[in-house]
Amino acid sequence: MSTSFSSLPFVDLSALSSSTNPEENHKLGKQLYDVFSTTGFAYLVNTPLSFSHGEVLDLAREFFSLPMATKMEVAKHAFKKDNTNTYHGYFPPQPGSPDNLKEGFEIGPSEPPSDPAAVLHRDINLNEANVWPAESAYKSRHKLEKLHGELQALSYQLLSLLAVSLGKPAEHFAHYLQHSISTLRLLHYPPQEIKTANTARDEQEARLCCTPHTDSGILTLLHQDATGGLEVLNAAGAWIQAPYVADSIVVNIGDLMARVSGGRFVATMHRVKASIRGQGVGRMGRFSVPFFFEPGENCVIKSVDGDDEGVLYGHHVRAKMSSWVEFQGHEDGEERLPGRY
Ligand SMILES: O=C(O)CCC(=O)C(=O)O
Ligand SMILES: [Fe+2]
Repeated sequence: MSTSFSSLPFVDLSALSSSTNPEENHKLGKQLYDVFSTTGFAYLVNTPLSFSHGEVLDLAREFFSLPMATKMEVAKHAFKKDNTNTYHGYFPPQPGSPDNLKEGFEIGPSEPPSDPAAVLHRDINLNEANVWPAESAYKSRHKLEKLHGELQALSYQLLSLLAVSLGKPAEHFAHYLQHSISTLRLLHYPPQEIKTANTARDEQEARLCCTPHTDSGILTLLHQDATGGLEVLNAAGAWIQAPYVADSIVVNIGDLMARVSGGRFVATMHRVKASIRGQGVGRMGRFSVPFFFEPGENCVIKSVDGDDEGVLYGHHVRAKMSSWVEFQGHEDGEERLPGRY
């Protein structure tokens, strides 16, 4: 049951790396259960990742500082018709609604899942290999692959604790790992112009760079920079700021996990306020690195209460995708070039 929280809770993950004590794990699972059934969002601190927070954000800054021509070499098919990658790769900013102004780069697991039952879909191949700029132009491929692997492992550790907190064995969600297609996404929201003076009222009306949404999947782990702007909706309808907290990762529940939990966990609405050109720490715009834990395309996702037929993850994600800006225009046959915005 979502509550009228006024800030996000903290969850200290020290026990994950320092202890195999079942009691400690049980306590941590209970704490995660509590935050996911009230705020649906939390700051994770003392995570077992080998990357510092700064190193993760530097990976995003480095990628987006590449020349546009280099980024477009790995653009998704929707934006460059000669390319065959449909799910992974670069998407450029586009004109239109605030959500379109961001640019992004997405990778899946370093070994494509090679799911024998994968659906060769006409439009989007969820199981495709990653695409990379030429090694001479881009050196951080291996770091990104390693980060993907570590975030996948951390997500599964959290899922195991949640399984126990929901009264199931720790391995209850192990089948989610089979042919998992989890996505690591680098994001850059360029700063926006505000034409009038920056009064309190303008501030309220400041444009969004990411419109209100819930995440569609299981679990999201987000590295955000110090720009600020992330806001989370509480049960009283108030937008609560979720500023950068040093060395923390923001975690939240997606729609599908809310369903898996039998409605015990909440997928909380969130949005991002745009940073203003020339102002403050956000003058370069916002950089963030969300990781979306995703099961395999043919994984059957069921409620822990066992009272539903379940849904195939691939069906779920394809249905959701039609509302994501970076997948729109897939069927219009028109190539989208970054110069057109
Ligand atoms: O960029 C952010 O901080 C939030 C991104 C987000 O909510 C998403 O990609 O689902
Ligand atoms: Fe989100």
